Amino acid sequence: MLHQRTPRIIQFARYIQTRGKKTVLPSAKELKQSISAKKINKKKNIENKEPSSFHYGKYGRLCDSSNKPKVLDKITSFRELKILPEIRNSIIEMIQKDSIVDLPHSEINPSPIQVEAIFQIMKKIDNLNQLNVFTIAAETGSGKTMAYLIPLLNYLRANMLENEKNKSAIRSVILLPTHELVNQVYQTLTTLSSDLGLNVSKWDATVSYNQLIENIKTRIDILVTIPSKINDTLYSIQKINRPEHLLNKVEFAVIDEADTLMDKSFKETTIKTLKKFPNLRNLIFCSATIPTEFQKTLSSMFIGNNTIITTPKLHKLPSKLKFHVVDATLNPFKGNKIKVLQQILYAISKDGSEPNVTEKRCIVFVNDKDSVKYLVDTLSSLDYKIVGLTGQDTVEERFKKIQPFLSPSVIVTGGILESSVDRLKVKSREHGFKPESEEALKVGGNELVKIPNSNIEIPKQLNAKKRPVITDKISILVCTDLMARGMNFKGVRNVILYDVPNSAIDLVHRCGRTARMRQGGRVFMITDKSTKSWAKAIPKIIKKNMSIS
Ligand SMILES: Nc1ncnc2c1ncn2[C@@H]1O[C@H](COP(=O)(O)OP(=O)(O)OP(=O)(O)O)[C@@H](O)[C@H]1O
Repeated sequence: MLHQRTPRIIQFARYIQTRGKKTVLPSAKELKQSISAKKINKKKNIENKEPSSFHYGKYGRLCDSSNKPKVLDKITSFRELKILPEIRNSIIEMIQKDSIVDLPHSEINPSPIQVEAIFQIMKKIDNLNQLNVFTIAAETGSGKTMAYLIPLLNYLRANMLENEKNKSAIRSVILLPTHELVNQVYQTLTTLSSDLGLNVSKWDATVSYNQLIENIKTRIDILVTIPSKINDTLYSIQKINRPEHLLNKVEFAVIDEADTLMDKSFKETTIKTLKKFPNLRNLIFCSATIPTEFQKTLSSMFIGNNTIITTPKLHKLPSKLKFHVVDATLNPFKGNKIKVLQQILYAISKDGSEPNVTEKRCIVFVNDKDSVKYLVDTLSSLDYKIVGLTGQDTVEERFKKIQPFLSPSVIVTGGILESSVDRLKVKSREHGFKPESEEALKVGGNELVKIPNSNIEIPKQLNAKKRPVITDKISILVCTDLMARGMNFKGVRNVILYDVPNSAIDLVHRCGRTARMRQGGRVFMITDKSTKSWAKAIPKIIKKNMSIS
C-alpha cells in the first residue's frame, strides 16, 4: 500500500503548533479547513472593509489627506500661521511654562493638530453670513487645547475695540464636562490672557452666582464652565429679570471633550445650552475620539456645514506609550488581581525609571467606584501612599487629591531639589548675581557658600559630578473614568488599568493620561479570564501603529 504524504504546509503548521507545547494536533483535514476558512474570512473583510472589533464611526477610519491643503505640510512654526503677534508671543511663553517638555522658545512649534486647526479655522472665522462649525479631533495629549484657544483669543482680540462698548456681557463660552477640567482650562487661560487685556472667568462649584454677576458687569471675554451651570443655575436663581440677555453677546463657543458632552447622558443639556446663544457665529467641538453616536449627532445637526479637522493619528494610542498586558490567571497570581497590582507597583518603584525624581506617580483606573474603596483600603493597610477619588468626594476634596499628580515631579539634581534651585535662580537675579550657567547652579553638593555683599547662598562644589538619584517612592491615585478625560497629569508616567475598560474609547482616554505630547509613558493592563480577546491584541496594534477601531 502506498504511504500518503502529508502536504508540506500542514507539516509546517503542525511544527509551529507543537513547538515547546503539549498540544493535541489537529488532523490534516481540520487544518486544511481552518486555513481555507481564514482565507475566506480575510477576503470577506477586505471586500466589506468592515472594522473587525470596534467601530468609531466614519471618522474613526478617517485620514483624509485629500482634503488637507498642501500648504499645511510646509508650516512648521507659529510665525507662519495667521495669528496676532501678541497672541503668538503669549502662547509660546505659556507653552514653555506649562509644557511637560523642557524647550527653548526657538524650538516651540505647533503640533500637527494645531497647524491644521489654526489654519482652517482662521480661514473661515470671519465669514459672518453663517454659523461656522468646526470639529477638532486628534489623539490624547496632542495639544488640542491650544488648537482651539489660539483662534478664540485671536478672534476676541481682533474684535476688541468694537466690543469694548459692551461692558456688561459674556463674549464667549468654553463648556467642559467636569469641574476639574474647567479649572485646568481656566488656569491656562488666566496665564495667557493677563497680557492680552481679556477678562476670563470660570463658573464652577467654587464660584458663586453673585460672584459671576459681579464679573459680568465688567465684561467676561471668556467664560469657562459646565453646561448645567448655564442651562439650569443661571435660570433657576431669580435675581435678574431676563437672564437670556446675559448670553445675547456670546459669539464664540467651544465644546471641549465633545465625545462626552454629546453622549447620551449630557447631549440634551449641551444642546439646550447652545440654543441659549442666539448670536453664535463660531462653534468648535473638540475631542480625542469620535464615537459613532457623536458622529451621527454632528451629521444630523450640521449637514454639510461642519469642517472636520483631524490628524491621521486619530484613535491611535500615543506613539511613545509602552503597553504591557499582565495576565492574572497565570502563576503565581492565580486570578488574584491585587497580587498583580502589587507586583506591578513593586516593578515600577524598583526599575530605575524616572531618575532624579523624588517620587514617582501612578494612576490606577477601575471600572466602578466600589473598587476604588477596596483598593485604597487594601493597599493603605500595606503602607502604600494611596488616595482614591470618586464622584462622592466634594469638588474641593477632588481638587486637593489630584493636585500632586497635575504638576511635574520634583527633580533632585546633585542632592538639591530643583524647586529650591529655581528659588535660588530667582533670588540670584533679584540681587544682580548672574551664575555662569544655570546648569552650574543645579550641580554640586549640599554645602553652600555666601556670595559677598548679598544674602544669597550657592552650592560650593559647582563642578561635582552629577549622579542620578533613584527613588523607590511611589504615590498612587485610584479613580474611575471620572478623571480619564482631558486631565493633563504632567507628573504621571505610569497608568495601571486594574480593570479592562468597557470600551475602546475608554481605553484610549485612560491610556492618554500618560505619554502626552511625545513624552514617554507606560500602561499596564491587568487581564483575567473574562477579558475579551480584543484587549489581548492591543500591544500588537500599538506596535503596528494601527487605530484601535
Ligand atoms: N506646541 C506645543 N509644543 C509643546 N508642548 C505643547 C504644545 N502645545 C501644547 N503643549 C503641551 O502639551 C500638553 C498636552 O496638551 P493638551 O492638554 O492640550 O492635550 P489634549 O490634546 O487636549 O489632550 P486630551 O485629549 O487628553 O484632552 C500640555 O502640557 C501643553 O502645555
